Amino acid sequence: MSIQFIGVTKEYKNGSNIFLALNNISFEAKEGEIVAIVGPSGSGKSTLLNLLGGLDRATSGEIIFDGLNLSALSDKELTKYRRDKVGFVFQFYNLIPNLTAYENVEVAAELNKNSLKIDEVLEAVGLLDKKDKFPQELSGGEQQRVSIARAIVKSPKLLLCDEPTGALDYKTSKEVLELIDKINQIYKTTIFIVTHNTSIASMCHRIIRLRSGQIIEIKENINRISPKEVEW
Ligand SMILES: Nc1ncnc2c1ncn2[C@@H]1O[C@H](COP(=O)(O)OP(=O)(O)OP(=O)(O)O)[C@@H](O)[C@H]1O
Repeated sequence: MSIQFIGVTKEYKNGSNIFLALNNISFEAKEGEIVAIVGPSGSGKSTLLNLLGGLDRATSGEIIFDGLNLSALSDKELTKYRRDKVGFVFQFYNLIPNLTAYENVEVAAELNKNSLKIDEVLEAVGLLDKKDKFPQELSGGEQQRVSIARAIVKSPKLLLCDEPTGALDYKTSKEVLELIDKINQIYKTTIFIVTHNTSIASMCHRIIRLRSGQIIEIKENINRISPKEVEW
């Protein structure tokens, strides 16, 4: 399995103005990789992630994931792809406030018949002892762990993280990065991380650098370091 973007363009129309958020980008990533998407604000990072996650559609070009051509899927098929194959983690956790940690993960598990056991996933993210706490009773790092548990409980092939440490302090960020690395190792999940922070890219297998909607560098990171060593 691999992920391929072939000549992908995403336009946003605003009246008669057309804005090219992604301009004819092509790349390939392999199954089981952690891929960093880096670049300045407005360079198209989230747009790329949203297209890969089936949250939005490319204007032209093809996105191939696990043998599926996302551009050719019907809306119904694209929804099924998103539900079965993709987990999302965002900067601001997006947990349901009146549900416990366990229940937040359970909601996601119920949507998929191949879900992992909720306790197993909470154990993997180190939160089994806090499973009955509500989001407001948890720290930012713990809330992000719940959101990671919620994303992986359906055993997705692809985990998409948009600025996963953006709201966290240095120490907690490192813990979350270690967790992302552990998930990659245990579940062999392919992971994309969008980040402003170029240091985070140093723990990734592949780095894609965007500027103004174009890829200016793709690098296989042969000197990849462990998240414990990431410094910024
Ligand atoms: N729905 C939309 N309508 C119009 N323009 C959009 C829309 N979504 C994004 N854009 C524009 O597309 C460009 C790329 O946005 P995108 O969110 O992908 O950038 P980014 O690299 O993720 O930025 P940031 O790091 O600030 O989150 C930006 O200039 C943005 O204003």
